[in-house]
Amino acid sequence: MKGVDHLAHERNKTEFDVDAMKIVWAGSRHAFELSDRMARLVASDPAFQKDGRIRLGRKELFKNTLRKAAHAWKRILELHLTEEEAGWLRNFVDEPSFTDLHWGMFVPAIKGQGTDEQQQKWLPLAYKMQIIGSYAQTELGHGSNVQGLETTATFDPETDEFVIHSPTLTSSKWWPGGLGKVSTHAIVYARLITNGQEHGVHGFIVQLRSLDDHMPIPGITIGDIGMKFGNGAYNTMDNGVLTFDHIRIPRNQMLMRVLQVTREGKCVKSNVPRQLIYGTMVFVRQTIVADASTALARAVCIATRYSAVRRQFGSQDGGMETQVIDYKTQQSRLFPLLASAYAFRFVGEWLKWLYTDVTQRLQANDFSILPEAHACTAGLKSLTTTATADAIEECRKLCGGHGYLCASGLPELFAVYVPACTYEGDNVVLLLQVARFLMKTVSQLGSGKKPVGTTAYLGRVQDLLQCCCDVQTAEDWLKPSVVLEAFEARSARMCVARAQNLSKFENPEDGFAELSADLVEASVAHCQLIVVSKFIDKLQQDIPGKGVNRQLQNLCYIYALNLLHKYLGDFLSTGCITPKQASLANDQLRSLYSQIRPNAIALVDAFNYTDHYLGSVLGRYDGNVYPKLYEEAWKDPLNDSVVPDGYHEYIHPMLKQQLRNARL
Ligand SMILES: CCCCCCCC/C=C\CCCCCCCCCCCCCCCC(=O)SCCNC(=O)CCNC(=O)[C@H](O)C(C)(C)COP(=O)(O)OP(=O)(O)OC[C@H]1O[C@@H](n2cnc3c(N)ncnc32)[C@H](O)[C@@H]1OP(=O)(O)O
Ligand SMILES: Cc1cc2nc3c(=O)[nH]c(=O)nc-3n(C[C@H](O)[C@H](O)[C@H](O)COP(=O)(O)OP(=O)(O)OC[C@H]3O[C@@H](n4cnc5c(N)ncnc54)[C@H](O)[C@@H]3O)c2cc1C
Repeated sequence: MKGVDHLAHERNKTEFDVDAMKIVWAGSRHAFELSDRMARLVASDPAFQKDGRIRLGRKELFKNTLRKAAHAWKRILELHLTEEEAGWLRNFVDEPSFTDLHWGMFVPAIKGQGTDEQQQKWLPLAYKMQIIGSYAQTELGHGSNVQGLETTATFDPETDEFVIHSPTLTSSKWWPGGLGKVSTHAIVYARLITNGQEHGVHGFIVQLRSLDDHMPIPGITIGDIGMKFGNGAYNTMDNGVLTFDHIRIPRNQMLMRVLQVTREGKCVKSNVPRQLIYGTMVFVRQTIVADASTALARAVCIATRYSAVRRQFGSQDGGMETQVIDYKTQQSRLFPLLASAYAFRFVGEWLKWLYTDVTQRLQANDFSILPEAHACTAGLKSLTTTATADAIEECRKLCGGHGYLCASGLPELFAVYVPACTYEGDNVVLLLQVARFLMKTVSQLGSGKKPVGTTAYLGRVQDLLQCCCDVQTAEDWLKPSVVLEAFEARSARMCVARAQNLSKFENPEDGFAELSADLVEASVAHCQLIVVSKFIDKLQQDIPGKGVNRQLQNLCYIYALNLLHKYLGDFLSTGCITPKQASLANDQLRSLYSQIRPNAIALVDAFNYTDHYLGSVLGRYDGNVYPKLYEEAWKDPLNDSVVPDGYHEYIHPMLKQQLRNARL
């Protein structure tokens, strides 16, 4: 049987309506139609082809990205694409570029932190791309610790200007995307100083380059920070270095929604909390969660299709060998990743809803939900990006040797994805923020403050500390209430245990530092509970399509029971389940793998990824892996000549030398 026939055969086994699942995956029929249209538009446009990208040198690669960005912008204008359509287009073009920072951070920072007047002045320029912006927060010496930034913005009342300055080497801005070679402007984060007093870190709109000849403004030193991990990958982005030598900007270029500086240099606080300065990060963390499911689904799609094409062992009589997807070990590694892709999709959808809700409340001056929004975006960003980066690498291994070839698409996907664990907040630093939120919530339980939202379960902590799971058969693990209670009890017990340990310290900050590794574990448990509970919520919705809900149920339980198996120590040590019940969960997990098996190919087809977007010979829709892999090898520049460059200088003399030695 050929690879092509394998996948056709697999698709015949499907037990559910794939088209209906495509709509569930996309979020709505509208989203499906729109994303499908944009995927095809990009795939059919030769200007967006990405073959051979990994072989380009840095300069060529970067120029190629500039060309694609300019072409994308032209198409956006020609076709009058909406912001939503442009977002999908950017996704399928699949090339990190300065436009991400312009649209993803520069524009949102002005929207979130600028006054109405500032928005009126700057947004039209940014929307038309008459200026291109970057987000310059991180410095050579400080990234996670935003309050530790060193760049200064000193108000000069004589001229009504701020003087932006980099006082030390470590205060050089370092990392901002789009800054190195493209941006004309940036939101620069700096310590505000007026009348000799410091007022914390704030954002300032600073012009960096001339709009006429692109030369840096005098007093500004600017460039790219150098090659990053992997070929192609994130090297399409010009992450930059920037220093200021007493650069002057008008007073009205400080983003003043949170704090105003008057003509006299007086600081006047608005009713908006200081944390809104961090609002752009909350927005981007939310988009990163949605992107995690996209990247994970891509790796899983490649590994699943290839696992159905690939055969090893098991042929007794010269017949066909076993498809590797039929090995239980392959299933136990692959199917939880498939389930995670769906789980992250749904939690991403929910987080988008939460973010929209928070934005509306903020506009109505209701800031009560801000800590919850911060904890959810920080925690879920950390959980989903860590899991996705690990999963891409696991998918590479699931594809054996061929997974290591760039033609599999997995090395580049890993290289481009893995910095998501660091940017927009290091994942451990973000989990520590969640831990603070959880410990605060637990400490307030005694005062009668009822936890709400994702921590509402902590309001039932007494019950959860005592509850005993009543699973008696493997099938009992297929009840949403049973699974939910096990995850709630585990998380509640871990939080309470950490809070009790913290209370033994005289100084809570010393305790927090000492117990930080344990606290991070409690944060992970809490975030996993959120993902499980949002998946269960999704199952309660009326989902049309033959067999679709059944598949989602199977995936949901695979996601939850695999976590239970992986983190068994937590579940057993907090006493919410017994070893016997854990063993039953594992039995159920194996049964679920068997149920998912005939549907696996259709479940990845439901992602609706084009071959262009997947960029993988192993993940081709038609399964025609071997002929294409063979063809691809011959495209390598090393194969341009039969005898390689360097033969006459190095190989030939060596061979002759050996010959002489042999004669001696
Ligand atoms: C070629 C193709 C072209 C195609 C072109 C197409 C055109 C396209 C058109 C349209 C498309 C649209 C595209 C959109 C694209 C979007 C994609 C975006 C991708 C972006 C890629 C990302 C790049 C990465 C960018 C960055 O990394 S920016 C830098 C990020 N930095 C960090 O994250 C730093 C991490 N540190 C912190 O966040 C904080 O300092 C801290 C660690 C959280 C807190 O530190 P600290 O303890 O010092 O806290 P304090 O400052 O003292 O504050 C304490 C209290 O504040 C609370 N807190 C903290 N943070 C927040 C917050 N964010 N929100 C609310 N509250 C917060 C904290 O809990 C404390 O509260 P308390 O009650 O305990 O006091
Ligand atoms: C590809 C990429 C693109 C980026 N784009 C931008 C951009 O556009 N704009 C921008 O401003 N920045 C950008 N950044 C910077 C990014 O936001 C920071 O790198 C990130 O916030 C992490 O900070 P750091 O590098 O200072 O790490 P560090 O904080 O130095 O982390 C180093 C180690 O210390 C640990 N650590 C740090 N603090 C603590 C703590 N309190 N407790 C326990 N452990 C701790 C971390 O877990 C980590 O293991 C980008 C970074 C990358 C990699």
